Amino acid sequence: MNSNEIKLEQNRVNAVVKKVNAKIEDTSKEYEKAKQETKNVQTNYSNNTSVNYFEVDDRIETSAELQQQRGLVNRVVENESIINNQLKKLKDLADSPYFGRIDIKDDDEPEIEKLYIGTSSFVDKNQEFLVYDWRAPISSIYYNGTLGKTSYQTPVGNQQTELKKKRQFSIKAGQIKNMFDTNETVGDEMLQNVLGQHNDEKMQNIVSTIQKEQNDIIRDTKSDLLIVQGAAGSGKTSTLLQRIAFLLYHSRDSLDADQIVLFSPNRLFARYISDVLPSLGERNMQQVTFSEFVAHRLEGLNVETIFDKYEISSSDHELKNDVSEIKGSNQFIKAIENYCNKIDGSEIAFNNISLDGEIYFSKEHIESIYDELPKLMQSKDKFLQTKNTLIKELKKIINDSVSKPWVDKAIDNLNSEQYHDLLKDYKISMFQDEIDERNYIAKTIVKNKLQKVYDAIFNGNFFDPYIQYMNFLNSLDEKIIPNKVIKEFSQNLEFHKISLDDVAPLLYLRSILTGDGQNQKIKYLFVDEMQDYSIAQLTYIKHAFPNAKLNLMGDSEQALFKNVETPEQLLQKLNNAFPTNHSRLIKLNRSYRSTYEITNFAKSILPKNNDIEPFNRKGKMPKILIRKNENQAIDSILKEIKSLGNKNKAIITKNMQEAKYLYRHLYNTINVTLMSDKDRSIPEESLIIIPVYLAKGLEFDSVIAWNVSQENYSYSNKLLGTLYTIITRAMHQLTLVSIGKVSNIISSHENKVIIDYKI
Ligand SMILES: Nc1ncnc2c1ncn2[C@@H]1O[C@H](COP(=O)(O)OP(=O)(O)OP(=O)(O)O)[C@@H](O)[C@H]1O
Repeated sequence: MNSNEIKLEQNRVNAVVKKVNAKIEDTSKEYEKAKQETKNVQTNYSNNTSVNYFEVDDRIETSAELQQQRGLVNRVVENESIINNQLKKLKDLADSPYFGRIDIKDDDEPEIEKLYIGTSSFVDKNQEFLVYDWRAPISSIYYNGTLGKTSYQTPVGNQQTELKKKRQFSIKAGQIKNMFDTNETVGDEMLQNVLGQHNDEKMQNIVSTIQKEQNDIIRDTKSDLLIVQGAAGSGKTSTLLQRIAFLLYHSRDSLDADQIVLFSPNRLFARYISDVLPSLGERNMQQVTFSEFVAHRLEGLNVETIFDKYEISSSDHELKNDVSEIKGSNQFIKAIENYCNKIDGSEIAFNNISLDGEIYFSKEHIESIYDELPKLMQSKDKFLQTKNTLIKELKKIINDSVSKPWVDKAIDNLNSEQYHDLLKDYKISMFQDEIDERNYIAKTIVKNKLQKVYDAIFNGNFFDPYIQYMNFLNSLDEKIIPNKVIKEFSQNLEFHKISLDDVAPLLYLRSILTGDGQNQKIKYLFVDEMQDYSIAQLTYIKHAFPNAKLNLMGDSEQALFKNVETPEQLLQKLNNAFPTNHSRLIKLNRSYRSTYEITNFAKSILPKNNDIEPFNRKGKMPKILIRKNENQAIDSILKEIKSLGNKNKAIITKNMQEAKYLYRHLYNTINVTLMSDKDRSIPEESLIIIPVYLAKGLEFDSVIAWNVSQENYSYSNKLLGTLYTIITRAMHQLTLVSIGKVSNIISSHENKVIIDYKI
């Protein structure tokens, strides 16, 4: 690039930054004003809340006024946060106003137009776009188009144009550090720069280097079901987050961050990705782990977590997964649907509704209400109608009880304070006469007593989903679900426990029958690491958010403690389970996280014919340290760690048991932290020890894989995904330690590693 061209571009950067800085100044003043206004309104609000609360009669007025005040507080706080966000965006722009330029010429325009693309748009006082947001329709040319004729989607259809030039910039603190023209979608040179850097402990946005196939995923607005199968480190999570930012921009008026839910593998991961959307000026979506999601719906039960399950699976030498596989399968889900469609009232596990030993509604009575409803009505509608009828009947019971002697007695025993409390917001003057007043008090007493009965009806406690699920299991062929499995379920329940395998089928059954637990508001549902979910779990999640478009991202080859499927097998299974009109499947084969050497080694341990393409970033060869016993292995790890410096590094183990063992042997000698599923963040500047299931989705500058021996990783196919996941967490350096003979998953690929053999 000639120096004159660089000078011209730098001049433009200077001019834009100047205008951005001027806008920052104006916006800062606006922000100060907004802050002051919030303060004033809040002071006013707190002064007002302290008045009138002792005068019972004034309560109603006070609460209406308070609501109005609260609304005002919310509005000024929101206004302040909008301006604060604008300010943040502007500050980012002042540092680095854009990363790309496209020169385009439309057929009907005589002039070539130069457009600059950045993380958000910037318009000057004359309404001229000095920077276009990366998500604007026209910006897609930057990511998709090669020079020549091209097109882009606009709200009114496809627009043709000609791409004359594509230029990439790296700008920091208002200075162009690097710039070049390219015909590639987004040139590798830029990527080399970004990927060669060290891990920041938090995921970064990738707007300036989004690749073409990633861009297809990000900008998809048509699919109801979008499945992304991508190699380790191919940018699934990054793309997912950019996609959310895109959707929020694209549907600004109709989509809110709270209408998007992401199922993430664990809390560490949730924190790890939490900076990406705010860095693009967007609010984070809701995040939840599957365990949290179901535990919330099964309150009172101790739900087995995925981590409990991994711990058992990783040390279980038989790995008896058969029942687990059945309960997670599409066939099992179909069996539940059939069962629910067929059963009538007499087969539904109704419960009596009782209080203090007295039955208010017997299960026979509830069954008769249910059975009287039209045969063709869906079960969930029958449940709703039954609930409504029971509530009506309860109201009648309340009315009839008002004149019962026990109520008279209760009124007589009230002291004046209790009496006043029962009156609540009512004023004595509101009653016609004393009888009216007494009736009101009597009704309140009865209502209070029967509140628990009302709650039981409202919460659907007249139905026992556990018995129903057990009945369903019993209805299946003993060869599919042996009796001992049902017994185990029942015994677990006695101890208030439920295994993870039963959770999704049970909740699904409960929801089909009763209509409970569906959230209609959510519009987009994202599941990261989809390979760790059974079809039953995914079906239940989809069912729980009936109006959401489903986005599944994962890698069949990173399956933990179970057989690795080929991407085709996994995709086939998903397609069978979720037939939709607008489904789309995209594969990401290019892997960006690790050096060429690490990716090549990781690729070699997978079944042949995998499509993984290592990104050509050179680094050190991975190393295997083969040692005679654990003491020698630990000594070698200590030496290795010293050579790795202070950067972000992790020892990854198969399970928590191994992680604890290592921690006990290291914590006296070096600064090391043992990570558990309770942790929310990774400490900076410390070596961590982490079991593989908590390292899902994370990445480290250097990884040490603990004990990859044949003894520890002998059930090759079932532990292949586990080992592959560990290896692919490393960005720059990978060391494997083996006590004794190396696992045969690795040993036939020893030409891809340096072997350090000390036996
Ligand atoms: N287009 C891109 N430009 C720059 N960096 C990228 C790009 N795509 C991915 N990366 C980087 O590659 C690394 C891996 O990305 P990410 O974690 O999204 O991959 P993944 O497919 O979800 O990985 P895994 O399944 O192994 O957890 C990250 O450091 C990310 O920033």
